[in-house]
Amino acid sequence: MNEELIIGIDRLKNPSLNKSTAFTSEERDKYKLHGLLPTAITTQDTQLKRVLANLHRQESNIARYIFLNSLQSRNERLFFRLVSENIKEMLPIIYTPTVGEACQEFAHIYQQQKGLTLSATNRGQIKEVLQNWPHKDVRIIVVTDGERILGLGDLGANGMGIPIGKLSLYTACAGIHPEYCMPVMLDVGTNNVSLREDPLYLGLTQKRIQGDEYLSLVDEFVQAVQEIFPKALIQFEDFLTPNAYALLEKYRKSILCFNDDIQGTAAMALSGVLASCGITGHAFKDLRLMFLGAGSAATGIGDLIKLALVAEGLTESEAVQRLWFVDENGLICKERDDLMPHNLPYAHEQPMLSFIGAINHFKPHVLIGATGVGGTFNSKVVKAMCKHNEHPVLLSLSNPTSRSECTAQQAYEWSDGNVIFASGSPFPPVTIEGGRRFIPGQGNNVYIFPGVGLGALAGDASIITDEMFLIAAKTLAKQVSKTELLNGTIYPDLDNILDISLLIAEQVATYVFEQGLNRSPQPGDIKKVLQDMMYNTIY
Ligand SMILES: NC(=O)C1=CN([C@@H]2O[C@H](COP(=O)(O)OP(=O)(O)OC[C@H]3O[C@@H](n4cnc5c(N)ncnc54)[C@H](OP(=O)(O)O)[C@@H]3O)[C@@H](O)[C@H]2O)C=CC1
Ligand SMILES: CC(=O)C(=O)O
Ligand SMILES: [Mg+2]
Repeated sequence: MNEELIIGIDRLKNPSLNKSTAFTSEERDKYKLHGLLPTAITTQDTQLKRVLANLHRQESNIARYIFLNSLQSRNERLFFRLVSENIKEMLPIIYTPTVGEACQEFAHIYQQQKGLTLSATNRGQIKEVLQNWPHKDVRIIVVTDGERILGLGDLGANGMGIPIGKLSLYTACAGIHPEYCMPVMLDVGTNNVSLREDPLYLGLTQKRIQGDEYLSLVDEFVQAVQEIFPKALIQFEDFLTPNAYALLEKYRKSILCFNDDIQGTAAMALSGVLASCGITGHAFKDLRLMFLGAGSAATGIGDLIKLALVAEGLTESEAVQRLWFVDENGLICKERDDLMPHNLPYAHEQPMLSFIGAINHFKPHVLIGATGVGGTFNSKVVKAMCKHNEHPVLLSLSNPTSRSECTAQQAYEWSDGNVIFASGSPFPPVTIEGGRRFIPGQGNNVYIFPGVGLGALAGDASIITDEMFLIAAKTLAKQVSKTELLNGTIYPDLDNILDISLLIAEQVATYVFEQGLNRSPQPGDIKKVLQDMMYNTIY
């Protein structure tokens, strides 16, 4: 429908067209808005001040989340301007850690549908349901089935908060127009009994469907997307690790898709490791790395680091010798018979060791936590890392904050300020005994997926490859300034996230054209294509 024909109350109720009190006198004439708004005509700047002040009136993060959620439903451009101009303040509300709480409370704070719900009861009709979506040119889909929401486990249909949040970041951090974005919840039931028994729960109150029944439903969705939204990139998010790998392997070579927890996370972690070499003076190709946790996040990182080491001239088996994994049962090694397929390449010929035993045996330079279990880096762990390194690198990646392997305060205190630290969810600056102050970085895939998605979109890519994540990691690492490195920070300032995403997108799109992965003709100037695509939040 021609947007100019949307008038009166319908214009005010349309979040993408609504300017509320900023509608000018001429617009009020044209769109028949007189009487439907107060007399004063305000600027968007004044509106920004008002919403920010009202946000600050809210007394808890979940109240701030609900406030922002309502703003997004009322006035999209104001919401995205508020978020992108105050990204460091807004990220912890619309994303981790508060988005975790919002998912846990999803059914209790629900106000209005955002995103598309596809339920197991829609089998056979997924195409028709996709056609109910109000926008016809979808380019980015973030889909979850809610089974591994951050480190919070199976949250069933409540997991919808994650695709909504990730897609808000596509707009706020990479300028992708909200109409290109479609959050999807594949509601296949939940094995979380307390949710099934919650009278307010909004999903299917049955156990999860599994096996072929599950895979064929996902397949119906993926194939329907190819038909209804043929240009759309599918980002798989927060699937349980075995499904995450199974779906990625099934579709990565033929469908435009990636798994953010495996591949996006990997690029973010690799970038941090590369940047850390600028502080420690180690050569990347000489590093030894250990992981606590051996799920999709940890092995995804391992796989990309292996690729990066091979690109530095190591053989694949030499690269594997640099990567050691420990899970709840101890070291991933050949003698174990309980390993999942994605662990097998990293099972070393080595007798079983405990976590601390493995640190002391292997003496890693870098320790990466992706367990989903808070407190698993205790003082003994941090001190063991310090015994072997002047400046150990510690990435405590689990989300939300309650699941972080350690806090920033603990990491700096236990290491006497010597650790190079970043965490998946943000921690405030830390001052340790003696008055030394540290600003911990945030090691989160938000640095990667918006740029990679935008690059794939600008290049009209047919598939996403691991090389794109390697490119994204290297581009991101170069954005850390000398001053940041001197301060022990290995991720660039989040205030620069839009520029960073644009740089990543440019590199990814360039690669797409170089490799002939583009589905449309190559434009003359990629930078201009990206600039022209930028969503304008200002009215
Ligand atoms: N910062 C970021 O950008 C990202 C962070 N993450 C976070 O990573 C975490 C893990 O995600 P994912 O890999 O998908 O989850 P998984 O559940 O697949 O993996 C968790 C791994 O940790 C192991 N583990 C559990 N408890 C312990 C313990 N006490 N000691 C040692 N190992 C343990 C598990 O072993 P076992 O199987 O034996 O239980 C498993 O190998 C989540 O919290 C998620 O939020 C994920 C993506 C991005
Ligand atoms: C950040 C993210 O993707 C996760 O914790 O799952
Ligand atoms: Mg995730």
